[in-house]
Amino acid sequence: MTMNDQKSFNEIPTLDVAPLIAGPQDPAYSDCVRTLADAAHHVGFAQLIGHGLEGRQARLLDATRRFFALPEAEKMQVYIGNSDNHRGYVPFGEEIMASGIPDTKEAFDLSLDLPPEHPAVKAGTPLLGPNQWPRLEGFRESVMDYYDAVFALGKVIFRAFAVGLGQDPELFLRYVSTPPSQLRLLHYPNNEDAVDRPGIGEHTDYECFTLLKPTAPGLEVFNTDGEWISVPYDPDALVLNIGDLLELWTNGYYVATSHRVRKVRQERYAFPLFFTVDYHTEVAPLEAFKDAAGSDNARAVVSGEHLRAQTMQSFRYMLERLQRGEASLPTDALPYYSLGREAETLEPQRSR
Ligand SMILES: O=C(O)CCC(=O)C(=O)O
Ligand SMILES: [Fe+2]
Repeated sequence: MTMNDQKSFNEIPTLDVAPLIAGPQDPAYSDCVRTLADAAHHVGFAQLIGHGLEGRQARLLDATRRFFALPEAEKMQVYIGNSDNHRGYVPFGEEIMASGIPDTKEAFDLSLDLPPEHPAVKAGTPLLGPNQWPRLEGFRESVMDYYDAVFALGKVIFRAFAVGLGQDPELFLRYVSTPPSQLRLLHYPNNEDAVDRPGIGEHTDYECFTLLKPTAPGLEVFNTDGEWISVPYDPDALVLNIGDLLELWTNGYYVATSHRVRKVRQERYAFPLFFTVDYHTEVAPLEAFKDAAGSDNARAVVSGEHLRAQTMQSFRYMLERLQRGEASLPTDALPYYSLGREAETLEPQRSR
């Protein structure tokens, strides 16, 4: 399998995923898988239409607007630093960029809502456990309804990714039982003075892939010619991109493309679901994608440890726990920010 035959790209392909949702018996399934796999290989990004999530997205946006409009003190009641499993409100300035320039955003982070008595939580698996919920009528229902639906779509996409690699369709889904796949509700407020400040600096996503619903333009992608190109805003599209783990798993065949959010004047919301696999999953290049030299096993990571290590180095409350000796970094973690196409060409700039 050759890794270096990526074409240069100047636009992001659009793909109707209805045949993927319908399943392999759909006459268009195979073509759709091919288009998806080509996009993952050459671009690392695609715009997905035909996903059917529009109604849930509208309810999610309404709930999100109401949450961020709450007084700061109320939002801080569900502060992420209160959580043992990284859930809750992320105020401005909480996320620290390697470059030192703060992102202009606040967030609410959640994932699978597992009760303390769930076996994986009882076993102490990091990043798993309950969400924190604000007292806000209908918020939890609208948010979890979207989470469940976008998670289900993620499974459909993950299966298609395996088929597109010529692998067993269930290859990746075998590792999707209670993954710490995070949904973020991001709010970039209206800011007329936002000149020369990033909304989010350049980065790759840490997980397998991301399904993102933005509410306005701003997202830019780093192409093979080293230029930043805009992802045109399509209100009907979910933006898909490959993350670090799927790049590692395919030894770079699917590429984790660097992206950023342009400085924002206009108020903007964005809802990324970072789809990943169960915490203890070992990720290393698949047999069919290994380098001839055979040095790949050295690059194996435990998926959850990679995610946790990257997160721990970018959230203020986590760094404080590290400093106080209440937490420690995973021992086999890769250095902060070492995967993804841009890592070879650009200086690291930020946390996510
Ligand atoms: O706000 C966006 O559109 C993208 C956000 C993003 O790239 C991220 O949170 O990883
Ligand atoms: Fe991202």
